[in-house]
Amino acid sequence: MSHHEVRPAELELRDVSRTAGGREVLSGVSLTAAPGEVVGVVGPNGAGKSTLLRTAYRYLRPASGQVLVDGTDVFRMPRRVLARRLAALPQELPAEFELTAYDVVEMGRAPHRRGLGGDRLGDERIVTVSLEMVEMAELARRPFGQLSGGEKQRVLIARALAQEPGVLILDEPTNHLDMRHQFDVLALVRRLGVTTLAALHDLNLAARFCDRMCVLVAGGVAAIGTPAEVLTESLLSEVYGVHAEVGAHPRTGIPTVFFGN
Ligand SMILES: Nc1ncnc2c1ncn2[C@@H]1O[C@H](COP(=O)(O)OP(=O)(O)OP(=O)(O)O)[C@@H](O)[C@H]1O
Repeated sequence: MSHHEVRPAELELRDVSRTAGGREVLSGVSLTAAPGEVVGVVGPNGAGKSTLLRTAYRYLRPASGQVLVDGTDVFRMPRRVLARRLAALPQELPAEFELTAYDVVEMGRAPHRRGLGGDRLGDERIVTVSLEMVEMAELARRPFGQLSGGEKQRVLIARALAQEPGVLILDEPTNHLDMRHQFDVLALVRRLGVTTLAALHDLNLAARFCDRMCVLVAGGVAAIGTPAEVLTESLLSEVYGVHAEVGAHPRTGIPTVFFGN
């Protein structure tokens, strides 16, 4: 289906804690994503979702605990070796004003390049296919800085895909995306079969695309399980302080939140 080589890895966060500004923002979070599993991280603003993801892609070092990819501590892996197994979509859009969309996606091939030359044609094909996957091939030559928020987001997703990772860490991947692209990007991630940890705010999208959802509250795991296990009216009321009904989607039967406030 895709031209991407996918060898999904196991991602394990083991008792991860992290302090910021003199406060514990993650306290003993443990979470394992099996190879090929899509795990959504949800929870209120400030719960620690981005902090958790940043430790998972080795941008932040946990105060204690470990992040393991296929059983190896990411802090013991050379950066380049990790970049061949794990790719991330950070929350902030970088300002790459000089580079074209194509150039940005090509950066994803850097960890795979060996010495001079390398497999240029193979790299070009993967970059092109990655752009096609997010429907950005037509805008490949446009300067990244001139793209709309949603177009930039899709280019950065393509860059992560071009890395051919075993694990994808996505911090609010549907940010800036319209309804159809939100759906398409998550459907693409599902189809690829890459182990995925994604912070999502939209509970209905999370329920539709995640195997399991992890609910973070004040830096700790409040609940973890399948969408049906996690999305209950009492949890929504406790965690978000909203009154909402949970029903089943009329066609798919997937749990769906109806806000009632
Ligand atoms: N460098 C820092 N210094 C002080 N506090 C910080 C720092 N970084 C993060 N925090 C705090 O840690 C908590 C968790 O932040 P984080 O960005 O991980 O939350 P989040 O769940 O991703 O939130 P959102 O849904 O709003 O994106 C917040 O209360 C935030 O203010």
